[in-house]
Amino acid sequence: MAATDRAELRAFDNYASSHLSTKPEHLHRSLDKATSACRSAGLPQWDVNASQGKFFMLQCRMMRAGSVLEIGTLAGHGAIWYAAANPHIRVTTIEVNEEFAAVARINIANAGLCNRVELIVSDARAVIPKLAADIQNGERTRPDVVIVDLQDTTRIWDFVDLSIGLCIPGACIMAHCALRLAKLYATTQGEEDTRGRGSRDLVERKGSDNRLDAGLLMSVGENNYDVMLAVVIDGIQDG
Ligand SMILES: C[S@@+](CC[C@H](N)C(=O)[O-])C[C@H]1O[C@@H](n2cnc3c(N)ncnc32)[C@H](O)[C@@H]1O
Repeated sequence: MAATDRAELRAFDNYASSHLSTKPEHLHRSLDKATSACRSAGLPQWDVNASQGKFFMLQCRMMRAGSVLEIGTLAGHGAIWYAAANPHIRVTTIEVNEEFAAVARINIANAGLCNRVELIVSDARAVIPKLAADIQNGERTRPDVVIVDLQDTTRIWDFVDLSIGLCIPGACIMAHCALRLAKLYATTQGEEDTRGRGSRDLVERKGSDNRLDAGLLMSVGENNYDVMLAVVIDGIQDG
């Protein structure tokens, strides 16, 4: 995408969020502070922007979610957004990188959310089976919403697949940034190969999985081309 196109899209995102994502003020103060901390610490700029964060928050609210699982915390922007969906919602967020998690922990504390946002620092592939055991033991509730937000889409299906076992029927799994459509996004042949393969794997394995129903939403904005796959775990019997 040309730099001028990107600047125009950023201006559009800023215009929209300056009208649509302004309240409550304390939420936006916390998010702005989180962004400053993220930039000062030199973290990669993979954080969700205001339009995406607001969309996820509204999704949690529409689902009347009591419990949200996020895979890929970075600096905690998403977790802060989901926690704003309602005052009782609980968020579990998993981050593999200790340096990123240290920034997220401070951002979550600054937002006053330590009692509702649990940050687990480890590889999600190791954590999810432990969450499943906690659920079995009655120590944890099943998530109604899962957000898979990983910068590397190579094995994205594995995370969606693992999450399905945790969820309530009718839960929604959103695989955000999951599908960098190879030809649109790839900058190198190697990247096209691995990302493209991961993306196709997700779409095709979902497509042949009778437990799920899914839709694909493409967007373009501040974060370049983005794609989101919303997967609903089928809780409705046919007929
Ligand atoms: C796109 S960023 C997440 C952005 C974040 N959700 C937000 O709201 O701003 C992806 C994050 O996933 C983390 N990650 C990558 N692989 C992971 C894994 N196997 N388990 C847990 N976290 C992982 C990365 O370290 C990175 O911080």
